Amino acid sequence: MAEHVLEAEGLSVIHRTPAGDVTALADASLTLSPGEFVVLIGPSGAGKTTLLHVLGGIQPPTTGTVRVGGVDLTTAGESEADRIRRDDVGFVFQSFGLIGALSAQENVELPLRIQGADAAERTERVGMLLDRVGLAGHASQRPAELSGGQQQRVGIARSLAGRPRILLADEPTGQLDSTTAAAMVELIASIAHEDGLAVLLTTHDPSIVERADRVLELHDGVLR
Ligand SMILES: Nc1ncnc2c1ncn2[C@@H]1O[C@H](COP(=O)(O)OP(=O)(O)OP(=O)(O)O)[C@@H](O)[C@H]1O
Repeated sequence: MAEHVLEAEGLSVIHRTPAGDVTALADASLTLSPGEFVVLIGPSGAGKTTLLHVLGGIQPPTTGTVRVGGVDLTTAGESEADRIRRDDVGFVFQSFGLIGALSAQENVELPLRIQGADAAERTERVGMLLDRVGLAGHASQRPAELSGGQQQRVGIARSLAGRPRILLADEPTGQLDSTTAAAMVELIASIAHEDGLAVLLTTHDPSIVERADRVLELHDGVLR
């Protein structure tokens, strides 16, 4: 196995707007290794969400390359890029990104269905994850019937369901009280260390920054 599960080199994102160019990301390079829990900090507008979207293949960079498991996402064919997004990358979106018509259980199950996992495996994995995010008793509720913090925890469970190699989590505890936030970070960090999952997580919470194996800082699109 490659030493790094993710390698990004020279990433920039420039938005051309009527008011002029906006540089969201400027020549950012980083690597993630299996089992690492890395925290990304920086002020609002620094480019954190942009960086996560580019690393996950959701947004193309203006320049630069992203390699996941040695495959360059920026030049891979559609089907190879789809496979990487489906199998290798888990995402926790700031806006949760849950499907409103599906129950909590069905939302968490979705990545496993897309991967073609059998029913017994889906039931076991979804049950374990809902239990570990403290929502075993809410499995049949739809997002609109859950609090913001509960929806966020469904999003965390879903991001881990498909056993990704990389987890990209955009302020995954922003809606949670400090005790629940700490428990969710423990869950993510323990899965990272047990399963060799590489985690890159953005936060404004100093107690989460303390838990990191490594801290990266973004300022005005520049990574340090
Ligand atoms: N489509 C766009 N057009 C123009 N500018 C954009 C666009 N998307 C993002 N930006 C700009 O890019 C910069 C980086 O935004 P980004 O959302 O990545 O920041 P962030 O660090 O995640 O902020 P926050 O902590 O508030 O979520 C900001 O200055 C933002 O205004």
